[in-house]
Amino acid sequence: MPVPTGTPAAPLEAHTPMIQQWLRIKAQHPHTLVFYRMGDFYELFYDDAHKAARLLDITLTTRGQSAGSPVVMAGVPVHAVESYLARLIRLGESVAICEQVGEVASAKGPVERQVVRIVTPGTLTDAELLADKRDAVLLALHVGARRHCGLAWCAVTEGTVYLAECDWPQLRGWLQRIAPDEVLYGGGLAPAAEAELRAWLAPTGGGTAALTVRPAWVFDAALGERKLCAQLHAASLAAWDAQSLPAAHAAAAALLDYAEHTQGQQLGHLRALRVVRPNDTIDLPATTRRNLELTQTLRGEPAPTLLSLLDTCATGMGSRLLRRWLLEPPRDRTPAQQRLAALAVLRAQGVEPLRQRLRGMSDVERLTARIALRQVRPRELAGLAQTLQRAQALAASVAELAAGGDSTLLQALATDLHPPLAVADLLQRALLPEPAALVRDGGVINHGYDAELDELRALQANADAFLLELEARERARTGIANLRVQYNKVHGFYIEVTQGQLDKVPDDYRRRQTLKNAERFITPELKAFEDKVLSAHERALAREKWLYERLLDDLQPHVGALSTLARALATLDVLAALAERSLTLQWCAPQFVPEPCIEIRQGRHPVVEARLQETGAGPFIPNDTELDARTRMQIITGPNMGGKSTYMRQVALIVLLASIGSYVPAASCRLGPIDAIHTRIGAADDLANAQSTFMLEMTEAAHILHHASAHSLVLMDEIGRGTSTYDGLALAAAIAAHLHDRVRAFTLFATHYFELTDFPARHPGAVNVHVSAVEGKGRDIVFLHQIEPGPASRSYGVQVARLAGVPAAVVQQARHTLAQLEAESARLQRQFDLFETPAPTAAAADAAEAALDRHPALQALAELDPDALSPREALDALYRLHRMLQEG
Ligand SMILES: Nc1ncnc2c1ncn2[C@@H]1O[C@H](COP(=O)(O)OP(=O)(O)OP(=O)(O)O)[C@@H](O)[C@H]1O
Repeated sequence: MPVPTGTPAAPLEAHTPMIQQWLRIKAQHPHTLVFYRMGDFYELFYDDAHKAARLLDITLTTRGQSAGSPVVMAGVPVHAVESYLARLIRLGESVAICEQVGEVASAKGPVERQVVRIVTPGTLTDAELLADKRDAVLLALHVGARRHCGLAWCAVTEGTVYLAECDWPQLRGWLQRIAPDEVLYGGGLAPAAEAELRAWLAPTGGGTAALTVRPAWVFDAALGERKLCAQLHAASLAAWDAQSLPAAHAAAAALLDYAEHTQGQQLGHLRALRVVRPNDTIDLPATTRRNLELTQTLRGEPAPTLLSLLDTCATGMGSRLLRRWLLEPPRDRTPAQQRLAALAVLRAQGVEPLRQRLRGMSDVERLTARIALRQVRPRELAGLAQTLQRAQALAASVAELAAGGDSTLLQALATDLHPPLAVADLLQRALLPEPAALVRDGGVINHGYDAELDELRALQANADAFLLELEARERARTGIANLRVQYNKVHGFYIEVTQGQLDKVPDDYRRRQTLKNAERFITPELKAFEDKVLSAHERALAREKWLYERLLDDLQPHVGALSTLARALATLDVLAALAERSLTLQWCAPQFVPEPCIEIRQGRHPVVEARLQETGAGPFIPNDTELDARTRMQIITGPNMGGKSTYMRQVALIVLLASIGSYVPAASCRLGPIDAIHTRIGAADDLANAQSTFMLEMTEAAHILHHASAHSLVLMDEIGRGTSTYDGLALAAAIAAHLHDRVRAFTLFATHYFELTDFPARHPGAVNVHVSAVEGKGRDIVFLHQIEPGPASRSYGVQVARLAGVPAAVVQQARHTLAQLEAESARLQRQFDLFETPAPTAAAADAAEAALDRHPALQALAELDPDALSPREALDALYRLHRMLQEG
């Protein structure tokens, strides 16, 4: 029988009490799957059940009836809930976790239940659901008057709220850079804008961002400003230069409201604010991030990339910070200079002991967030306790390092690294060294922390000892030598006194039972003991839970100090990793200069070099680069596989590495101001957007021509390849000219159009360089991978084809055709001028033509055949022409 869909259309009262409760909860979370706790399962009902069954491949069943129809349900076991949640979140779903909060015994009808937390793609905090090296990012978007946009975003596990404002056309770039996991927007967004937003978000980073609509009224600028001030414990946002960003404030209101809504409480740990202004960071458009394989390979894998090569961080928080540094290099050189100074000290004084200390430390950043959200587990806190202890030792050694070197950054870190000792002490006292995984199982709180818990535990463990001790005490007190403390199931605990001794029984003994030759008594102390021991287990568990909650309360005031420590640890971890990399990979410190230049000696592509080393495929050939105010463009030619792309990328990677304050793979590097790295590389079809290769190529080129400046680095690889030869050549020439004359960006322009090697002759800011190759024995090509001045002499395409295993007959045929084509082209050469500036108007062109018609000197000049003249005849011709001109 098919399982019915939908919820039975019946009044609420017609349903069973439990389904009524569920319906009430569901009404508050219409777009969220409700996981409704029933014993050891989370159950989903009706349409939620259908959806979950489909997405999770779990069994759909019906059980009993409500409102005259079968109740459709599907369930997941509580112990395996994390893996089901992970799958749903990956699919962009949100889940409301609904727990039993009432007492089972005392409740009439179903036990009271409440949604305690909503798990959404952008608000993940569970260690099990998050990748170590990346945070889930939640972004709120406010679209205001004239489509001015306010953005507010955060990782709930990080502690910083970011704000930005932009106009609608720039929004796409922002979304690509931020790569949010979930985007909140107001219900009032126009359908066209909403469609555009969906299209933009579809292909971000590793997956698709979930889109969540929030009521328009939560995007309230005044409320947002108030909420931000409250988070930051500040009276105004002026200190963050964030006071006059109403659109971003409106977004922040929605962001914080949603974060609180999903976590079921305030987010005390969000205490830092950063306004991101486009001019603060070096622009790395999404294409650049992709083409340079910064955090993902072109195939979308995490390695080998620049990040995977750099990331030898000891902690997850270090890895995440390194990723942020890499993707947000500041234009202002001060932070990079401070980091470089710190690296110099670390390199000189030995970085390994420091890294040893960092290894195995907890992810204090995430733990701090989980403490603030009251989600932290006992074992995580035990790990934190150990980490805090180790941080203290670390702080001492960093202080020592800082004292011995000249680095303000290390000095600041040495101060910030001091762990809140009160927390370390509290955790050590409060928690068992190896606590149970979950509080509800007990075995979490330390001995000696709470007298009541100790007693309850002692009661369980040492009931016999207590009874013996009581017996001895009572014997001494009463003088009754044969007094016995005993227990039976019917009467519980009692003190038994034989008939002959009854006169010695004290007043506080109450008779419990009379036997033939003895009386049994109870005392207030024994009664209390009995009450305690009989329920000791349950009460110990309840006490532990209560104590754990109090422990979380006691930790809240330290959240700020823990965040500071987390930031310091993460920074130190990144610096230590960069120092280690610079030593291991033999990199050098870049030098920043105010004048425009990119001057690299013996530069290498770090990732290609590492791969060559791994595979034993020979050494990497270093290359120099020299660009300055006068020489701003290199036209790069040479055979396929010769190393053009590698060379261009290596320049961009070295510029980026220097800008984040890392050492660089070169012998030396001088670098002037840089505002962006633009790249147009490769011909990967953007199938997702149904754009043709050529359309994509031109879209990217257009973006660069509009956005690059004289301080940008532009890589253009084989532009024009996607269309016919003449089209492509004409476009490549025009684009190169625009970059050279107007934009004046530092440009590396690799091309397979040999015609472009004439470009520098007419454009003083451009030079020809080529990657060298020679034809070895047996006509095989040998790539030297060396960048040399001047244009390439030939392209070696046929030789590369041969190397690639193209059949000999085909290669032979190609050689033959090539020879013919080359002869033909030599004949035709110089018949047109590729770089001629177009005639300003048709009228002017006509006038020029008319002048040609009119003047006899021009007529005579046109009729000359220079190839047919001897030098003497040529000189004569020149005099003749000159005379004709003078004679008019
Ligand atoms: N400087 C170098 N030293 C050693 N090997 C190199 C160097 N540069 C490039 N290579 C090797 O040559 C291969 C091809 O390089 P690259 O892709 O840069 O060539 P290309 O000229 O851009 O070719 P195509 O035009 O076909 O894209 C690289 O994968 C690398 O293994």
